[in-house]
Amino acid sequence: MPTKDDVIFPSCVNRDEIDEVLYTPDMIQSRVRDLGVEISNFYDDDWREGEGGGRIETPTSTSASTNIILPSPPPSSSSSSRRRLPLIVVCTLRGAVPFFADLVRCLTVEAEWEFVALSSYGDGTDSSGCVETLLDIRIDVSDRDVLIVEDILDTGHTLRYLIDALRARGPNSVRTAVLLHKTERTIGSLGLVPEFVGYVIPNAFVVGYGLDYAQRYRCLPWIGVLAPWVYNG
Ligand SMILES: O=P(O)(O)OC[C@H]1O[C@H](OP(=O)(O)OP(=O)(O)O)[C@H](O)[C@@H]1O
Ligand code: HPA
Repeated sequence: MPTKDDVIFPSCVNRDEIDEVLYTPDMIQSRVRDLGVEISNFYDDDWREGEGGGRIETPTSTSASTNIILPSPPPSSSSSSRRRLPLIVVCTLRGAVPFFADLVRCLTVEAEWEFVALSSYGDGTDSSGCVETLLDIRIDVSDRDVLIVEDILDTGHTLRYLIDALRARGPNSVRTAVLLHKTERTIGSLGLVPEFVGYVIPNAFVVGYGLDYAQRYRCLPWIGVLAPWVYNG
């Protein structure tokens, strides 16, 4: 477990505002790189399987009557072709920006970037439960593979709302990569099981690497637990 001495405090943040450091910049970069590999391998395999079953990849075919090898017809299965369109990677503004920026540079599958802005926390430390779309994606996701990139899965209200909103538009798949999962706080009845998770964290309000309290602390390159006196006054 890192200590406060393992990270640099910028002049805008006092050491006593942070109770403990959870992840240093090096730890985060290494975990994000691993996630990039895991996600890329997953989609590589998924798309390869999708192309199987003779839909696209049969190089030659045999005429039953003449036994002559004929060239296979050009791929015409629209569903197979569609599966090969780039992955749509959706960044949830604003907190996920650093994670998204680092993760997309570790992906080896072709990907398009989209951005949504959702808000439910305002300037507090608890979800209002009422999620608002402040900015929507611009692309048609029907029949496409979509990967949502979130900084944190806490109660789950935000992710449930976004997954449902995207699914309603007829994508081929919607999956989720979250850097942090506060499992103890996630509401079970929302039925959320993120496919890719960076770290499972305890029930504490965390800041840094994009995560804020009242818009502060996003710029920290590490992640730490905010001292409760900061938000309790
Ligand atoms: O699981 P939940 O309890 O819904 O919390 C998770 C959401 O809360 C934060 O967003 P916030 O509304 O604070 O907006 P921000 O990303 O602009 O900081 C965070 O970035 C997640 O999107
Ligand atoms: O622990 C948190 N920190 C910052 N933003 C958040 N949004 C949900 N949970 C958190």
